[in-house]
Amino acid sequence: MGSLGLQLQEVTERKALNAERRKLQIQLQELRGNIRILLRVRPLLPFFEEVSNLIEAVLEGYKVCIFAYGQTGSGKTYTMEGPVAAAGEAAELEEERGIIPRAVEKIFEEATARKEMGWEYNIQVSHVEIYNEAFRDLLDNRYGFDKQVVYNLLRRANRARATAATEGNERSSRSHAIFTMRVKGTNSATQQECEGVLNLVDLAGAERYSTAIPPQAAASRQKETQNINRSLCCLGDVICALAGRESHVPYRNSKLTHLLQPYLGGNAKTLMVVNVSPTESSVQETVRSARFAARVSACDIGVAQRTSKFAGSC
Ligand SMILES: Nc1ncnc2c1ncn2[C@@H]1O[C@H](COP(=O)(O)OP(=O)(O)OP(=O)(O)O)[C@@H](O)[C@H]1O
Repeated sequence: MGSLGLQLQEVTERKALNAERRKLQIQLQELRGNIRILLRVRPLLPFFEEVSNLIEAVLEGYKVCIFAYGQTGSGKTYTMEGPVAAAGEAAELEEERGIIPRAVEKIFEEATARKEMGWEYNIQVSHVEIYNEAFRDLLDNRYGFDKQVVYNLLRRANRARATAATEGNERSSRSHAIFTMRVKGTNSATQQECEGVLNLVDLAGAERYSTAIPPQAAASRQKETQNINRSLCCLGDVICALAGRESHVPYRNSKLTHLLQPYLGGNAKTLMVVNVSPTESSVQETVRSARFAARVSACDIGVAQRTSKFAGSC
């Protein structure tokens, strides 16, 4: 047989093999039936465990500050709050809840558990945003709080927050939002008192100026963007000054750093969650965020002290 004949035979055999494979695949599918189930187990995420330990520290009288940092659309609000639930979706989204609702739950759980040891806690909540360098209260009351009330207040605060569509996020937060829980504990049996504070900060996302904004909105959006970028820059300057152990730390250069002064300069436990976007076009911003994170992690701000009236564990 010539080489042409051999090639023809190979092609015929390959075709027959493919036809046989396809026939077996069809038989296998028929054996499996028309409804098939794929079980997908997500990897175990230790994320909230880290946060959980910090939240316990609040009840022991420590100041704790957790930031979400990253470019616009990278998932900061998702990290802090979780997905926005449509009506009837709450149960399905339970697993996806963000740090704020989980933290609220954890604080109330721990406070209840510590009752056995004689502890009573008074919990105060505030939620403010810094929009264009001005404070705005996202809650308009200060009632005595239980968990349900806090959840409702959070929902209301989220709706009140300044948002706009950006190139990276159709519902972009245009402000820094700071959710604070002040937890004051008294133990009548041991005469101990302690006061812890938890700050959960959803920073506005750094963004480059966009030409895609309609002209009527351009001026106000540019002002927002300038204020966001400037205040994030001030946060960077404060971190730099702390890292370099400089004698002057420029806390007063922005409302954000001024407000967070007690939580940045030592005496507090701080966690920064750096969010990055999965898109290739975001690489530059991702590198910038990673550099910022490296600068923050290089800061040695000393050992946090708890606020407690008497020595001994709260
Ligand atoms: N882990 C995630 N899983 C699924 N969707 C996510 C996740 N993180 C973010 N998203 C989605 O990506 C979009 C942008 O997220 P998000 O609003 O949290 O970004 P952001 O960093 O807060 O942005 P901005 O600074 O503009 O406010 C949203 O639609 C959000 O639901």
